[in-house]
Amino acid sequence: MATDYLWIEGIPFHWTTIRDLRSLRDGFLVRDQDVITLSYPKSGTNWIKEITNLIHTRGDPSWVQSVVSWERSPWIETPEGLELIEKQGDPRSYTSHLPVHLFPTSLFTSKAKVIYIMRNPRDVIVSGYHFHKTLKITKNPSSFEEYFEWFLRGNVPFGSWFDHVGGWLQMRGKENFLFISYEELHQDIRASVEKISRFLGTELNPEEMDSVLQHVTFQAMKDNKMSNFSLVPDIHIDHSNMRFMRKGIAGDWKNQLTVAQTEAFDRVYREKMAGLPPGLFPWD
Ligand SMILES: Nc1ncnc2c1ncn2[C@@H]1O[C@H](COP(=O)(O)O)[C@@H](OP(=O)(O)O)[C@H]1O
Ligand SMILES: CCc1ccc(OS(=O)(=O)O)cc1
Repeated sequence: MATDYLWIEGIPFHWTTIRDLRSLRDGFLVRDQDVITLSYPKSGTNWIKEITNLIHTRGDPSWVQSVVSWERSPWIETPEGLELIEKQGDPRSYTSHLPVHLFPTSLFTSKAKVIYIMRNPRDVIVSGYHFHKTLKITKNPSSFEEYFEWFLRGNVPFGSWFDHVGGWLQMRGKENFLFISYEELHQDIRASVEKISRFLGTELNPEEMDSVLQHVTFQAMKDNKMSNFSLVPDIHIDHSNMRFMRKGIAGDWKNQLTVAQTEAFDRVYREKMAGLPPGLFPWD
């Protein structure tokens, strides 16, 4: 198991992260045709990747069933991911958990399409705890209580949820950014896929739409070894202890957080999110 994070500019990262994030930020050229999935970890990133990949193939599942998800939409912040992105033809598809101030600055003058997925941070904590305790590429929490404290202090991979979401939300209103929530996907997956495909400029016919919907259910992704993380190399994850497609529900935090933790979380949440307008999040 790894013993500590890789710290860059005061933010903890997995040790698979590119050491020189500043060169990535200043040197990587985002193209207008790029489709980028952005998120804070455990927010439904892989769900969005599956949806955008299936929209790209107009519902044909052969790509998502034959290529692992991290090669279909690689992580820009890992050396292996970056290498794959640089070999992709247009339109490129990639993913990132980077906070806004570390993302390649060329994005902000490009027309690249960005989908930022958000999730109730209480559920992000629970999902993150179960995932991060199995990761060999980061510091592992010894208990939920410990992970909860780390999360509130931003001492988890990719830093503070509050800074990440607050930072990227500054881009709201830009026509090449779509902000969507895990809860919205749950509430109405058909309307969500329609919204995403419209945003990407791909009109799907009813059969294509039905096929996308069929392959992005929790069960379909859980059964797809290209999407369920079972093929992540053993050096990254303790597979004996890991279920990436764990529960896939909204509101699991109610089964895990104590009353005291809920109150402590709410105090920090109110303080950190005070500057944002009401009504932005479905969980409020
Ligand atoms: N098709 C789907 N439907 C519902 N939840 C999904 C999903 N695909 C992935 N997830 C959930 O998204 C979370 C992982 O997020 P990310 O992709 O950002 O790492 C996990 O949450 P849980 O741990 O709560 O089950 C996982 O189960
Ligand atoms: C592909 C290996 C992988 C991907 C994502 C991981 O974690 S996180 O989403 O960045 O928290 C870990 C391993």
